[in-house]
Amino acid sequence: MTGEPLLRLEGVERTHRAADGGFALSVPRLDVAAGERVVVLGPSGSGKSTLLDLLAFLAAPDRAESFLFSPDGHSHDIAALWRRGDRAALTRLRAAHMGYVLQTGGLLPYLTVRENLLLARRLLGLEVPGPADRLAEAVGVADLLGRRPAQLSIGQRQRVAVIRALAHMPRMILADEPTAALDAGLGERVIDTLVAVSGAVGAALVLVTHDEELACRAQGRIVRCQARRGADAPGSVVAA
Ligand SMILES: Nc1ncnc2c1ncn2[C@@H]1O[C@H](COP(=O)(O)OP(=O)(O)OP(=O)(O)O)[C@@H](O)[C@H]1O
Repeated sequence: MTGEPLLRLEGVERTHRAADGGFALSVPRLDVAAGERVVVLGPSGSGKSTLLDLLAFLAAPDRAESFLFSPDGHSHDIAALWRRGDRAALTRLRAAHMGYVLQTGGLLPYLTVRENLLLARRLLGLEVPGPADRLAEAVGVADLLGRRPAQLSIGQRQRVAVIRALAHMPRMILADEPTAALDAGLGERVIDTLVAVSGAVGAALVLVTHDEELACRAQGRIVRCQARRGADAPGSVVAA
């Protein structure tokens, strides 16, 4: 092992330029330890999705003193990969070690639940089914594996989306407002599922929400996106 946290950001910034001055997100320092639960909290427009895109290597930082990802005993220099424009390496790291739970669920409509669960494993060349059946059992959707997403309730779809993000046993799960489309009761169940299942497989969880109650329920370390003081253009600072 490297002794490094799973993810380390220091002096990382990303700016959205726009005619009205745009927006700048600044991350002075953010570490995510292996298996740790982190909740990113902030109001609408405070930069939560911008932060998640940075953490998922989907968007390039404009500045990064240090940006390291250590999922496999090696420390990968994400800032250097972006500088070199090595998107293939960034995509490989993301596919192998990260699971992403989208607001909308993001299931492919023409595949069965089972095929949706197996897709990431197949794309990575891993043997199937792997833990997919066990995960489906754990969240109560084992009876629904032969159905297509349209034949599920929204809550069932969200539970499938959560375990789909885990079926290739990633080291880190990123979840962007995974309860946005759900009523309060279902939202709580999705959070409970995310916490339980990521805990069971030992994956770190980074959960983004604007909802303080759901943030408390997840019982993670709170990281806030908060407005920068005295700055000339709008922006946020990420503060643990
Ligand atoms: N491509 C872009 N170009 C210009 N500005 C952008 C772009 N994407 C986002 N922004 C701005 O950056 C700021 C942060 O957006 P972001 O989506 O990260 O916030 P958020 O906290 O996730 O919001 P929400 O909770 O509403 O999803 C907003 O002011 C937004 O208008």
